[in-house]
Amino acid sequence: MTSLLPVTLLTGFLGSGKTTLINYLLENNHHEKIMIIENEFGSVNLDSNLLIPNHNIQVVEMTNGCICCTVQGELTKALHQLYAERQAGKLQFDRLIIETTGLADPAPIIQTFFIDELIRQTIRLDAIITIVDCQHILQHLNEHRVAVSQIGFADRIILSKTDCITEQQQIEIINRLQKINSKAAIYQAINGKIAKSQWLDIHAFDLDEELVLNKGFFIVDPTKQLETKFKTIPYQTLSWNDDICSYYFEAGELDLKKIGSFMENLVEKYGNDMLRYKGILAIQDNNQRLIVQGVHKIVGFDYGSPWQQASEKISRLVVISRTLPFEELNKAFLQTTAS
Ligand SMILES: Nc1nc2c(ncn2[C@@H]2O[C@H](COP(=O)(O)OP(=O)(O)OP(=O)(O)O)[C@@H](O)[C@H]2O)c(=O)[nH]1
Repeated sequence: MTSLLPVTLLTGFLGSGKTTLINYLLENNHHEKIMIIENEFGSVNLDSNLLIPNHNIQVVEMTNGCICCTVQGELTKALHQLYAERQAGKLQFDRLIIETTGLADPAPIIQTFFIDELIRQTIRLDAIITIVDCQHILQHLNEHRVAVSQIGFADRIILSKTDCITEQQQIEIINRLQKINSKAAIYQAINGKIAKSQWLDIHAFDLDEELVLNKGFFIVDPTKQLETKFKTIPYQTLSWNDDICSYYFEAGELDLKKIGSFMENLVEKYGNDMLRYKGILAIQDNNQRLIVQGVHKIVGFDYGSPWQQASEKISRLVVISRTLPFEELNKAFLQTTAS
């Protein structure tokens, strides 16, 4: 069997800079063959004409509508076909990037990777990358639910057009983004200029042990040092009119049975509203970290490396979700603490 094909889902509102980012990657990448699925809303796909011709890329266009509306059908079909042609040696490529229409809600697209059996066995969803157009993002967040949703799902956020705004505006934007999603690291790329290692193969869906809480120091300009001037997030972050925000739960050692049923209830009851969540949990009488992560109702659990010292055993869970009854849930979470 061939190795799992890494797939990156690139999202971001209309005109945010997705094609520009891909073009920069293609101009500076001569080692890998990249397959790109372009999805345009409407019957004419302009984007594939805008991509710079390069013999290392092949583009599949999907123009029969927005992939988020016909996802289980068209995207699955396209992925099956690519797999068959790769297996047959008709197509050769090392990775796949799916550029979504700027109006797409990523949820149904992400679910495709976990539902279809052949896709699960042959593809590795690497990460969801969201491009943010700094010139227009505040307006987009105020006016379009899908823009908020795109931020909520992001594993990594890349700010574009920071050359068009002031430093103060940039701080305001980052603070707002962090309130929606405190888990995604934030990078910036002017005209798509960013190293590919900063957005490809970041393994965001692995059950790994990193729980990045974006406390403001993840804005990276490749020409500057890391900066730390943004506000740190409080435990529960409510943003003014964004109904998606980050919730943070913290406790000591937990009882396995109790946390199991807490998670089950949480996902059962609120899974539809929970965009992304990840936790590293300390379980009583168990020296290994318990790692949980999910998208909506698709959850993964696994044991990770051992804790080195008893004092390290702190359980942390971050949930990016539409409004949750945080106080009630936090109380229930704390009640899972081992006695
Ligand atoms: N000043 C500036 N312009 C940028 C930057 N990134 C992208 N642009 C411009 O923004 C416009 C839209 O960029 P695209 O890359 O086409 O955006 P897109 O997300 O692919 O657009 P859609 O596919 O229509 O959703 C183009 O004119 C780009 O040149 C940036 O960092 N700074």
